[in-house]
Amino acid sequence: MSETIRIHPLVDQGLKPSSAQFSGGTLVCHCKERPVKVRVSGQVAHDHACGCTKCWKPPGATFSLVAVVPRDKLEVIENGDKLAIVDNTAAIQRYACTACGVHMYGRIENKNHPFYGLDFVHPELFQEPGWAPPEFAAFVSSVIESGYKPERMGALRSRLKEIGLEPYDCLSPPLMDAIAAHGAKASSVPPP
Ligand SMILES: N[C@@H](CCC(=O)N[C@@H](CSCO)C(=O)NCC(=O)O)C(=O)O
Ligand SMILES: [Zn+2]
Ligand SMILES: [Zn+2]
Repeated sequence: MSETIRIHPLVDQGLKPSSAQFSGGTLVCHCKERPVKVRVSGQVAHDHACGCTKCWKPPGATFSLVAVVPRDKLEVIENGDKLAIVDNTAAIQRYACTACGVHMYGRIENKNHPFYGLDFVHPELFQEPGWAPPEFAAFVSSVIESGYKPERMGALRSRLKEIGLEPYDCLSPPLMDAIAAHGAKASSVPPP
């Protein structure tokens, strides 16, 4: 019998469409007492399933769900004293709840980074429905770094496609193009 392929509990039954009425909400960590709350005022962008080792995922998930919001649209509103940076050498400084381990947001402090100005969030933490669903799967090959068997990658990629998440081993082509364009601008490469 073939094994069930689990991507993430919120996409395994299919993608939920976004709501035109969604205008932001509150991200809440998993603590029963004094949960950390983060207010996001607006819809998320570039939501994706990420297979990298650094993004937070719930138990049993192979991928995280991660999206971006402008940093000025994000505010810690409750129990921010529980937050600590997971790795301050990483490009994305992820603020995790020190009690439950959930990552509440990731911030880029390097002004030269192509995504400076955007914060990374896990939309499944919204207490409200209607957030934009993931659009593609990123860093798919990276799941092997977390112990996923290389021989299962064909089936994993097929399942991602079946759900509607095109698999990429880095980010999607439009985002990779944006990163490259930022790099070209920074080094002032003249167009050919
Ligand atoms: N193979 C590595 C890849 C890690 C990685 O580069 N992750 C990306 C995507 S995170 C959300 O899209 C990244 O930009 N990381 C920067 C950072 O984490 O600071 C692995 O799996 O660890
Ligand atoms: Zn918590
Ligand atoms: Zn990631």
